[in-house]
Amino acid sequence: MADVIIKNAYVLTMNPDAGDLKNGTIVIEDGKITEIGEKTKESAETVIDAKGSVVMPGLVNTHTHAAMTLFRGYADDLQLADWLENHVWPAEAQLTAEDVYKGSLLACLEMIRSGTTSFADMYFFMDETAKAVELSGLRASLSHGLIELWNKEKGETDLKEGKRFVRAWQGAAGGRIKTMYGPHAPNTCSEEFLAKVKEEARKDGAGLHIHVLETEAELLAMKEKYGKCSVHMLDDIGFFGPDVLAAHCVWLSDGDIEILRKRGVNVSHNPVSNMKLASGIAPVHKMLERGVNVSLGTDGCASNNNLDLFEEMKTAALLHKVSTCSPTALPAHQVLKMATVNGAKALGTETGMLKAGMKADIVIVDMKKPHLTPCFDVTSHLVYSAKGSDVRTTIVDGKILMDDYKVLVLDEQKVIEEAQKAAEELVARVNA
Ligand SMILES: CSC[C@H]1O[C@@H](n2cnc3c(O)ncnc32)[C@H](O)[C@@H]1O
Ligand SMILES: [Zn+2]
Repeated sequence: MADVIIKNAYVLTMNPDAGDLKNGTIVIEDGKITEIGEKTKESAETVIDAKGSVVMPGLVNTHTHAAMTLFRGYADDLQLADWLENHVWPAEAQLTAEDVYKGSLLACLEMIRSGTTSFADMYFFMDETAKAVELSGLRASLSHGLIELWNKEKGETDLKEGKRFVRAWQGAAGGRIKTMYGPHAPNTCSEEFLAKVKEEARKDGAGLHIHVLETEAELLAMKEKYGKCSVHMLDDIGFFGPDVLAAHCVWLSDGDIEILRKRGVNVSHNPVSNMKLASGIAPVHKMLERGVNVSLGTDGCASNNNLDLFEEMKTAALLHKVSTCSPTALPAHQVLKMATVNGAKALGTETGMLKAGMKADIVIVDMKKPHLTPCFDVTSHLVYSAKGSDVRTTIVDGKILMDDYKVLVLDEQKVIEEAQKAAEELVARVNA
């Protein structure tokens, strides 16, 4: 007998060989999809009737700082440098491990509720984020953030902790947790340090997660310091490869795009954060046209201010239409692919597509809603009309984390109350 069967579903497989199923069934056994089609096995321990819903791959958030949920709305309407140096970093200096645990749990809850099944994270006290991921049942690629800030000793200490974290958590939570190295950015870490981090990552077989060319200020600072931009500097030290996840990539030249393509770098596009911090518009249509793997991320909740990838998909689609004055830029299917297939490729997980043999990371979206009626085109609705709150069921590794809007893995009220209290106490410490 199967573990879970989802039946009577409109299935958006994201598998180009299969297409959508109008009345599909998905069979899940041992965390994997074992059968998918119009006619399959009928009996399972749990049978989910998905009539009136769309079943799709879980969304993949390829750039966030989960515990920053505690800073939601903390410092709005500022540019990146001012926001980081004068507001966020002073506040983060007061963070405790317990804060990060509570903020990360809140993030996991928000992601489960809005259909995100895996995410890539870079932050501090990462054991706590890993514990939250383990408890919540989500899948994640986690990295301890390394900020050298022209202080070699700090760089060494951060790198040591980064290595300890990589080794301690790689493959934990039944394989749901992967680890990466997280050098913050080319303008906060020196060339020598970045080369060293790359070397350590290579030794450990771990990936690298880094912010790249988020602002024009970074581009100008790099040109002044190195006589070249971040992408050229990173390429010259042999940093790039398919194991690299580069967040933002806003201020790219055509030559930079060619480097990213040639090296197989994975890009995380964060349109809401880039718009809110007024960083600029990433050349996403050009990157996609040239074959760069572009996925979607929210960034942290202090620059977004939520983790809703449905909102991110709509924003991406609209931003690139208006910025190119072309309504055909980033059509709905392409954006959905960024949030699923491309995200899974970036994190190296066997997810992002509903296909036999893939891990069962699946979400069910309730379509019986006023704002989703009528429905002529499911893909259009998921990108332009749906919200994270329309997700009714979330499944990761075959385990049901939320069943018909009820979160099964976390005490929702407790998570919210504890995060609220932690955030209030944290801000009181910052202001003391
Ligand atoms: C080294 S841990 C992560 C570090 O990054 C900060 N951060 C959050 N959002 C951004 C962003 O958009 N650009 C650069 N840095 C960002 C976060 O607050 C942590 O300090
Ligand atoms: Zn970030």
